Amino acid sequence: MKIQSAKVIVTCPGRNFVTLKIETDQGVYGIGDATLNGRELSVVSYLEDHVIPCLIGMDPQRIEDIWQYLYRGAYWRRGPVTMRAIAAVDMALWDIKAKLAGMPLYQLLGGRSRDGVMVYGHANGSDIAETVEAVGQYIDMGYKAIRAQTGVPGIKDAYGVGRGKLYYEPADAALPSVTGWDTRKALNYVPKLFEELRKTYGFDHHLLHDGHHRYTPQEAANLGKMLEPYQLFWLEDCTPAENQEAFRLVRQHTVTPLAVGEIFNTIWDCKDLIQNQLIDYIRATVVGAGGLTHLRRIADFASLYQVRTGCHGATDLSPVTMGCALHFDTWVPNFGIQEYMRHTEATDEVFPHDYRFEAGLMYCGETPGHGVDIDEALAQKYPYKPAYLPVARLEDGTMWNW
Ligand SMILES: O=C(O)[C@@H](O)[C@@H](O)[C@H](O)[C@H](O)CO
Ligand SMILES: [Mg+2]
Repeated sequence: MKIQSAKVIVTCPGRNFVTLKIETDQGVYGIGDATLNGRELSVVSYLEDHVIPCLIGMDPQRIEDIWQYLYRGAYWRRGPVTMRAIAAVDMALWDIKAKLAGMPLYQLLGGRSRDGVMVYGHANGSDIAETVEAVGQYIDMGYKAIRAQTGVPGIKDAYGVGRGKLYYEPADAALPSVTGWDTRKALNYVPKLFEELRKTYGFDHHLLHDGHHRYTPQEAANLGKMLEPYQLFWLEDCTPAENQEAFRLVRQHTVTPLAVGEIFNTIWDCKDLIQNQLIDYIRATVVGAGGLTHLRRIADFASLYQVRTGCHGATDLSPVTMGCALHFDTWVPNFGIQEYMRHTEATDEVFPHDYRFEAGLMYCGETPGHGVDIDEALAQKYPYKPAYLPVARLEDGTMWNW
Protein backbone atom coordinates (compact mmCIF):
# COMPACT_ATOMS: atom_id res chain seq x y z
CA MET A 1 0.00 0.00 0.00
CA LYS A 2 1.30 3.50 -0.81
CA ILE A 3 0.42 7.11 -0.04
CA GLN A 4 -0.77 8.29 -3.43
CA SER A 5 -1.59 11.91 -2.64
CA ALA A 6 -2.14 14.34 0.21
CA LYS A 7 -3.64 17.80 0.44
CA VAL A 8 -4.25 20.53 2.98
CA ILE A 9 -7.78 21.90 3.34
CA VAL A 10 -8.11 25.33 4.98
CA THR A 11 -11.63 26.32 6.00
CA CYS A 12 -13.15 29.00 8.22
CA PRO A 13 -16.71 28.15 9.34
CA GLY A 14 -16.60 30.92 11.92
CA ARG A 15 -12.95 30.22 12.80
CA ASN A 16 -9.98 28.81 10.85
CA PHE A 17 -9.18 25.10 10.70
CA VAL A 18 -6.35 23.35 8.83
CA THR A 19 -6.94 19.73 7.85
CA LEU A 20 -4.60 17.27 6.14
CA LYS A 21 -6.14 14.56 3.95
CA ILE A 22 -3.93 11.59 2.97
CA GLU A 23 -5.14 9.29 0.19
CA THR A 24 -3.76 5.80 -0.48
CA ASP A 25 -3.48 3.85 -3.73
CA GLN A 26 -6.16 1.48 -2.40
CA GLY A 27 -8.83 4.17 -2.06
CA VAL A 28 -8.70 4.48 1.75
CA TYR A 29 -8.06 7.98 3.10
CA GLY A 30 -7.43 9.50 6.50
CA ILE A 31 -7.64 13.03 7.87
CA GLY A 32 -5.71 14.90 10.55
CA ASP A 33 -6.00 18.28 12.27
CA ALA A 34 -3.13 20.76 11.88
CA THR A 35 -4.74 23.90 13.30
CA LEU A 36 -2.45 26.36 15.12
CA ASN A 37 -4.63 29.24 16.32
CA GLY A 38 -3.39 32.55 14.92
CA ARG A 39 -0.48 31.00 13.00
CA GLU A 40 -2.42 28.59 10.77
CA LEU A 41 -0.71 29.34 7.44
CA SER A 42 2.73 28.47 8.82
CA VAL A 43 1.58 24.86 9.26
CA VAL A 44 -0.08 24.87 5.83
CA SER A 45 3.28 25.71 4.28
CA TYR A 46 5.19 23.26 6.47
CA LEU A 47 2.89 20.48 5.29
CA GLU A 48 2.58 21.48 1.63
CA ASP A 49 6.18 22.51 1.05
CA HIS A 50 8.16 20.23 3.37
CA VAL A 51 6.12 17.18 4.41
CA ILE A 52 3.74 16.08 1.65
CA PRO A 53 6.49 15.73 -1.01
CA CYS A 54 8.30 13.30 1.34
CA LEU A 55 5.16 11.25 2.08
CA ILE A 56 4.22 10.32 -1.50
CA GLY A 57 5.01 6.65 -2.12
CA MET A 58 5.51 5.80 1.57
CA ASP A 59 3.60 2.90 3.14
CA PRO A 60 0.83 4.55 5.26
CA GLN A 61 0.81 1.55 7.61
CA ARG A 62 4.28 2.45 8.88
CA ILE A 63 2.96 5.00 11.36
CA GLU A 64 5.86 4.85 13.81
CA ASP A 65 8.53 4.92 11.13
CA ILE A 66 6.93 7.92 9.43
CA TRP A 67 6.66 9.68 12.81
CA GLN A 68 10.39 9.11 13.44
CA TYR A 69 11.21 10.14 9.87
CA LEU A 70 9.36 13.46 10.23
CA TYR A 71 10.70 14.12 13.77
CA ARG A 72 14.35 13.14 13.36
CA GLY A 73 14.51 13.95 9.65
CA ALA A 74 13.53 17.61 10.15
CA TYR A 75 16.81 18.08 12.06
CA TRP A 76 15.21 21.20 13.64
CA ARG A 77 13.23 19.35 16.28
CA ARG A 78 10.11 20.23 18.28
CA GLY A 79 8.07 23.45 18.28
CA PRO A 80 4.34 24.11 17.69
CA VAL A 81 4.53 24.26 13.88
CA THR A 82 6.62 21.13 13.35
CA MET A 83 4.72 19.06 15.91
CA ARG A 84 1.32 20.09 14.60
CA ALA A 85 2.35 19.07 11.09
CA ILE A 86 3.56 15.71 12.42
CA ALA A 87 0.33 15.39 14.42
CA ALA A 88 -1.82 15.87 11.33
CA VAL A 89 0.06 13.14 9.46
CA ASP A 90 -0.12 10.86 12.51
CA MET A 91 -3.87 11.31 13.01
CA ALA A 92 -4.51 10.65 9.31
CA LEU A 93 -2.38 7.47 9.35
CA TRP A 94 -4.10 6.13 12.49
CA ASP A 95 -7.43 6.90 10.79
CA ILE A 96 -6.34 4.86 7.75
CA LYS A 97 -5.03 1.96 9.83
CA ALA A 98 -8.24 1.75 11.87
CA LYS A 99 -10.35 1.89 8.70
CA LEU A 100 -8.25 -0.94 7.20
CA ALA A 101 -8.75 -2.95 10.41
CA GLY A 102 -12.49 -2.18 10.36
CA MET A 103 -12.20 -0.91 13.96
CA PRO A 104 -12.88 2.31 15.89
CA LEU A 105 -9.50 3.82 16.77
CA TYR A 106 -9.72 3.14 20.54
CA GLN A 107 -9.67 -0.61 19.81
CA LEU A 108 -6.27 -0.29 18.11
CA LEU A 109 -4.92 1.68 21.09
CA GLY A 110 -5.83 -1.12 23.51
CA GLY A 111 -9.61 -1.13 23.85
CA ARG A 112 -11.98 0.50 26.29
CA SER A 113 -10.91 1.55 29.80
CA ARG A 114 -14.27 3.30 30.36
CA ASP A 115 -17.63 3.78 28.69
CA GLY A 116 -18.05 7.55 28.81
CA VAL A 117 -15.42 10.27 29.12
CA MET A 118 -16.01 13.01 31.71
CA VAL A 119 -15.78 16.44 30.11
CA TYR A 120 -15.82 20.00 31.39
CA GLY A 121 -17.43 23.04 29.77
CA HIS A 122 -16.58 26.74 29.92
CA ALA A 123 -18.85 28.97 32.00
CA ASN A 124 -18.00 32.63 32.03
CA GLY A 125 -19.47 36.04 32.81
CA SER A 126 -18.53 39.69 33.04
CA ASP A 127 -18.66 39.51 36.85
CA ILE A 128 -19.22 37.03 39.68
CA ALA A 129 -23.01 37.15 39.51
CA GLU A 130 -23.08 36.49 35.76
CA THR A 131 -20.52 33.71 36.04
CA VAL A 132 -22.43 32.03 38.88
CA GLU A 133 -25.51 32.07 36.68
CA ALA A 134 -23.55 30.66 33.71
CA VAL A 135 -22.22 27.80 35.87
CA GLY A 136 -25.82 27.02 36.78
CA GLN A 137 -26.68 26.75 33.09
CA TYR A 138 -23.88 24.20 32.60
CA ILE A 139 -25.12 22.24 35.61
CA ASP A 140 -28.59 22.27 34.04
CA MET A 141 -27.06 20.94 30.78
CA GLY A 142 -25.77 17.97 32.77
CA TYR A 143 -22.08 18.84 33.11
CA LYS A 144 -20.33 17.24 36.08
CA ALA A 145 -17.34 19.58 35.70
CA ILE A 146 -17.31 23.26 34.80
CA ARG A 147 -14.51 25.75 34.24
CA ALA A 148 -15.40 29.18 35.63
CA GLN A 149 -13.82 32.40 34.38
CA THR A 150 -15.01 35.88 35.30
CA GLY A 151 -14.39 39.42 34.25
CA VAL A 152 -12.54 41.37 36.93
CA PRO A 153 -13.52 44.97 37.83
CA GLY A 154 -10.85 47.32 36.52
CA ILE A 155 -9.37 44.84 34.02
CA LYS A 156 -10.16 45.45 30.31
CA ASP A 157 -11.25 42.20 28.65
CA ALA A 158 -10.02 39.81 31.35
CA TYR A 159 -9.16 36.35 30.00
CA GLY A 160 -11.83 33.78 29.34
CA VAL A 161 -14.90 35.98 29.14
CA GLY A 162 -16.62 35.22 25.89
CA ARG A 163 -19.32 37.04 24.06
CA GLY A 164 -21.73 34.18 24.13
CA LYS A 165 -22.75 31.60 26.70
CA LEU A 166 -22.07 28.38 24.79
CA TYR A 167 -19.49 29.46 22.23
CA TYR A 168 -16.27 31.28 23.08
CA GLU A 169 -13.71 32.20 20.43
CA PRO A 170 -10.56 34.00 21.64
CA ALA A 171 -9.11 34.68 18.15
CA ASP A 172 -11.24 37.74 17.61
CA ALA A 173 -9.52 40.18 15.25
CA ALA A 174 -7.55 40.42 11.98
CA LEU A 175 -4.65 41.78 14.06
CA PRO A 176 -4.09 41.10 17.77
CA SER A 177 -6.47 43.09 19.97
CA VAL A 178 -5.00 44.47 23.20
CA THR A 179 -6.44 43.30 26.52
CA GLY A 180 -5.45 44.35 30.01
CA TRP A 181 -4.26 42.53 33.12
CA ASP A 182 -3.66 43.34 36.77
CA THR A 183 -2.68 40.45 39.02
CA ARG A 184 -3.51 42.21 42.25
CA LYS A 185 -7.09 42.89 41.11
CA ALA A 186 -7.43 39.29 39.91
CA LEU A 187 -6.07 37.84 43.18
CA ASN A 188 -8.57 39.95 45.12
CA TYR A 189 -11.51 38.83 42.98
CA VAL A 190 -11.13 35.28 41.67
CA PRO A 191 -11.29 33.55 45.11
CA LYS A 192 -14.58 35.38 45.76
CA LEU A 193 -16.02 33.78 42.61
CA PHE A 194 -15.31 30.28 43.90
CA GLU A 195 -16.54 31.13 47.39
CA GLU A 196 -19.83 32.22 45.77
CA LEU A 197 -19.98 29.16 43.53
CA ARG A 198 -19.53 26.73 46.42
CA LYS A 199 -22.06 28.67 48.53
CA THR A 200 -24.57 28.54 45.65
CA TYR A 201 -24.06 25.01 44.28
CA GLY A 202 -22.23 23.14 47.00
CA PHE A 203 -19.46 20.64 46.31
CA ASP A 204 -21.18 18.09 44.06
CA HIS A 205 -19.66 19.46 40.84
CA HIS A 206 -16.03 19.76 39.82
CA LEU A 207 -14.91 23.36 39.40
CA LEU A 208 -11.85 24.33 37.36
CA HIS A 209 -10.05 27.60 36.73
CA ASP A 210 -7.52 28.68 34.11
CA GLY A 211 -4.78 31.08 35.21
CA HIS A 212 -3.73 31.33 31.56
CA HIS A 213 -0.03 31.91 32.34
CA ARG A 214 -0.79 35.20 34.14
CA TYR A 215 0.85 34.73 37.54
CA THR A 216 4.42 34.59 38.81
CA PRO A 217 5.19 31.42 40.82
CA GLN A 218 4.70 33.26 44.12
CA GLU A 219 1.40 34.79 42.96
CA ALA A 220 0.28 31.38 41.64
CA ALA A 221 1.10 29.83 45.02
CA ASN A 222 -0.92 32.57 46.71
CA LEU A 223 -3.91 31.96 44.41
CA GLY A 224 -3.69 28.18 44.86
CA LYS A 225 -3.65 28.61 48.63
CA MET A 226 -6.62 31.01 48.61
CA LEU A 227 -8.61 28.54 46.46
CA GLU A 228 -8.00 25.52 48.74
CA PRO A 229 -11.29 25.87 50.71
CA TYR A 230 -13.21 25.54 47.40
CA GLN A 231 -11.66 22.18 46.45
CA LEU A 232 -11.00 22.88 42.75
CA PHE A 233 -10.55 19.99 40.36
CA TRP A 234 -7.57 21.95 39.06
CA LEU A 235 -5.92 25.34 38.65
CA GLU A 236 -4.56 25.41 35.10
CA ASP A 237 -1.59 27.26 33.60
CA CYS A 238 -1.02 29.04 36.90
CA THR A 239 2.41 30.27 35.77
CA PRO A 240 4.41 30.05 32.51
CA ALA A 241 5.98 26.59 32.30
CA GLU A 242 9.11 27.10 30.21
CA ASN A 243 10.90 26.92 33.57
CA GLN A 244 9.39 23.66 34.79
CA GLU A 245 11.20 24.18 38.11
CA ALA A 246 8.95 27.19 38.82
CA PHE A 247 6.15 24.79 39.70
CA ARG A 248 8.14 23.51 42.67
CA LEU A 249 7.57 26.82 44.48
CA VAL A 250 3.84 26.67 43.75
CA ARG A 251 3.67 23.02 44.82
CA GLN A 252 5.37 23.77 48.14
CA HIS A 253 2.61 26.20 49.15
CA THR A 254 -0.65 24.73 47.96
CA VAL A 255 -2.52 21.45 47.57
CA THR A 256 -4.82 22.86 44.91
CA PRO A 257 -4.34 20.40 42.01
CA LEU A 258 -2.24 21.82 39.15
CA ALA A 259 -2.72 21.27 35.41
CA VAL A 260 -0.54 22.47 32.54
CA GLY A 261 0.41 21.62 29.01
CA GLU A 262 -1.99 22.82 26.33
CA ILE A 263 0.90 24.66 24.67
CA PHE A 264 3.37 21.79 25.10
CA ASN A 265 4.44 19.98 21.95
CA THR A 266 6.65 17.12 23.13
CA ILE A 267 7.39 15.10 26.26
CA TRP A 268 10.48 17.25 26.79
CA ASP A 269 8.23 20.18 27.73
CA CYS A 270 6.80 18.28 30.69
CA LYS A 271 9.27 15.52 31.64
CA ASP A 272 10.54 17.32 34.77
CA LEU A 273 7.06 18.49 35.80
CA ILE A 274 5.84 14.90 35.69
CA GLN A 275 8.77 13.02 37.21
CA ASN A 276 9.03 15.52 40.08
CA GLN A 277 5.27 15.32 40.69
CA LEU A 278 4.96 19.08 40.28
CA ILE A 279 1.62 18.72 38.48
CA ASP A 280 -1.46 16.51 38.74
CA TYR A 281 -2.78 16.69 35.15
CA ILE A 282 -1.02 16.97 31.81
CA ARG A 283 -2.96 18.96 29.20
CA ALA A 284 -1.00 18.05 26.05
CA THR A 285 -3.21 17.23 23.05
CA VAL A 286 -3.31 15.00 20.00
CA VAL A 287 -2.93 18.00 17.66
CA GLY A 288 -0.39 19.92 19.75
CA ALA A 289 1.95 17.09 20.75
CA GLY A 290 2.71 15.18 17.57
CA GLY A 291 -0.40 13.03 17.31
CA LEU A 292 -1.56 9.86 19.04
CA THR A 293 1.86 8.22 18.63
CA HIS A 294 3.58 10.78 20.88
CA LEU A 295 0.66 11.68 23.16
CA ARG A 296 0.34 8.12 24.36
CA ARG A 297 4.05 8.11 25.21
CA ILE A 298 3.47 11.21 27.34
CA ALA A 299 0.46 9.57 29.00
CA ASP A 300 2.38 6.36 29.74
CA PHE A 301 5.27 8.34 31.26
CA ALA A 302 2.78 10.36 33.31
CA SER A 303 1.13 7.18 34.59
CA LEU A 304 4.43 6.19 36.29
CA TYR A 305 3.99 9.27 38.53
CA GLN A 306 0.20 9.11 38.98
CA VAL A 307 -0.23 12.16 36.78
CA ARG A 308 -3.49 11.99 34.81
CA THR A 309 -4.48 13.29 31.40
CA GLY A 310 -6.63 16.40 30.95
CA CYS A 311 -6.47 17.10 27.24
CA HIS A 312 -7.06 20.63 26.03
CA GLY A 313 -10.23 20.83 23.91
CA ALA A 314 -10.87 24.45 22.93
CA THR A 315 -12.77 25.45 19.80
CA ASP A 316 -9.49 26.07 17.97
CA LEU A 317 -8.85 22.33 18.09
CA SER A 318 -10.99 20.96 15.25
CA PRO A 319 -13.59 18.20 15.53
CA VAL A 320 -10.90 15.92 14.06
CA THR A 321 -8.79 16.46 17.18
CA MET A 322 -11.87 16.07 19.39
CA GLY A 323 -12.67 12.78 17.67
CA CYS A 324 -9.12 11.46 18.10
CA ALA A 325 -9.01 12.76 21.68
CA LEU A 326 -12.16 10.88 22.63
CA HIS A 327 -10.74 7.61 21.29
CA PHE A 328 -7.53 8.31 23.24
CA ASP A 329 -9.56 9.21 26.37
CA THR A 330 -11.61 6.02 26.01
CA TRP A 331 -8.40 3.95 26.08
CA VAL A 332 -5.91 5.80 28.31
CA PRO A 333 -5.71 4.16 31.75
CA ASN A 334 -4.64 7.32 33.63
CA PHE A 335 -7.49 9.43 32.29
CA GLY A 336 -8.41 12.58 34.22
CA ILE A 337 -10.83 14.73 32.24
CA GLN A 338 -11.41 16.09 28.74
CA GLU A 339 -12.05 19.74 27.92
CA TYR A 340 -15.06 20.21 25.66
CA MET A 341 -15.77 23.61 24.16
CA ARG A 342 -18.64 23.04 21.76
CA HIS A 343 -18.03 23.85 18.12
CA THR A 344 -20.65 25.86 16.25
CA GLU A 345 -23.25 24.20 14.06
CA ALA A 346 -21.42 25.49 10.96
CA THR A 347 -18.21 23.79 12.09
CA ASP A 348 -20.01 20.55 12.88
CA GLU A 349 -21.52 20.56 9.37
CA VAL A 350 -18.07 20.89 7.75
CA PHE A 351 -16.74 18.08 10.01
CA PRO A 352 -19.43 15.37 10.30
CA HIS A 353 -18.62 13.10 13.24
CA ASP A 354 -20.03 10.27 15.37
CA TYR A 355 -19.04 11.42 18.87
CA ARG A 356 -21.74 12.68 21.22
CA PHE A 357 -22.33 14.44 24.57
CA GLU A 358 -24.73 12.98 27.13
CA ALA A 359 -25.20 13.82 30.80
CA GLY A 360 -21.76 15.29 31.34
CA LEU A 361 -19.91 12.55 29.49
CA MET A 362 -18.79 12.19 25.90
CA TYR A 363 -18.75 9.02 23.83
CA CYS A 364 -16.62 8.32 20.77
CA GLY A 365 -18.38 6.38 18.03
CA GLU A 366 -17.90 2.85 16.70
CA THR A 367 -17.21 3.92 13.10
CA PRO A 368 -13.93 2.42 11.78
CA GLY A 369 -11.28 5.12 12.12
CA HIS A 370 -11.49 8.18 14.37
CA GLY A 371 -15.06 8.82 13.28
CA VAL A 372 -14.64 12.32 11.85
CA ASP A 373 -14.77 13.36 8.19
CA ILE A 374 -14.58 16.61 6.25
CA ASP A 375 -17.14 17.85 3.72
CA GLU A 376 -14.70 19.33 1.20
CA ALA A 377 -17.36 21.06 -0.91
CA LEU A 378 -18.79 22.79 2.17
CA ALA A 379 -15.28 23.56 3.49
CA GLN A 380 -14.53 25.46 0.27
CA LYS A 381 -17.41 27.84 1.03
CA TYR A 382 -15.55 29.20 4.06
CA PRO A 383 -12.24 30.73 2.92
CA TYR A 384 -9.42 31.46 5.35
CA LYS A 385 -9.88 34.67 7.31
CA PRO A 386 -6.87 36.09 9.23
CA ALA A 387 -7.62 36.01 12.96
CA TYR A 388 -5.23 36.50 15.85
CA LEU A 389 -5.30 35.78 19.54
CA PRO A 390 -5.23 38.95 21.65
CA VAL A 391 -2.17 40.23 23.48
CA ALA A 392 -2.21 41.42 27.10
CA ARG A 393 -0.57 44.44 28.68
CA LEU A 394 -0.33 45.53 32.31
CA GLU A 395 -1.72 48.90 33.32
CA ASP A 396 1.67 50.55 32.81
CA GLY A 397 1.85 49.13 29.29
CA THR A 398 4.21 46.27 30.10
CA MET A 399 3.72 43.35 27.70
CA TRP A 400 2.30 40.42 29.67
CA ASN A 401 1.11 36.87 29.04
CA TRP A 402 -2.26 36.64 27.36
O1 LIG B 1 -7.87 26.10 28.46
C1 LIG B 1 -8.37 26.67 27.48
O2 LIG B 1 -9.36 26.27 26.85
C2 LIG B 1 -7.74 27.95 26.99
O3 LIG B 1 -6.44 28.07 27.49
C3 LIG B 1 -7.82 27.99 25.50
O4 LIG B 1 -9.10 28.43 25.16
C4 LIG B 1 -6.81 28.88 24.81
O5 LIG B 1 -6.98 30.21 25.25
C5 LIG B 1 -7.02 28.78 23.32
O6 LIG B 1 -6.94 27.43 22.95
C6 LIG B 1 -5.98 29.58 22.57
O7 LIG B 1 -6.16 29.40 21.19
MG1 LIG C 1 -6.08 26.84 29.11
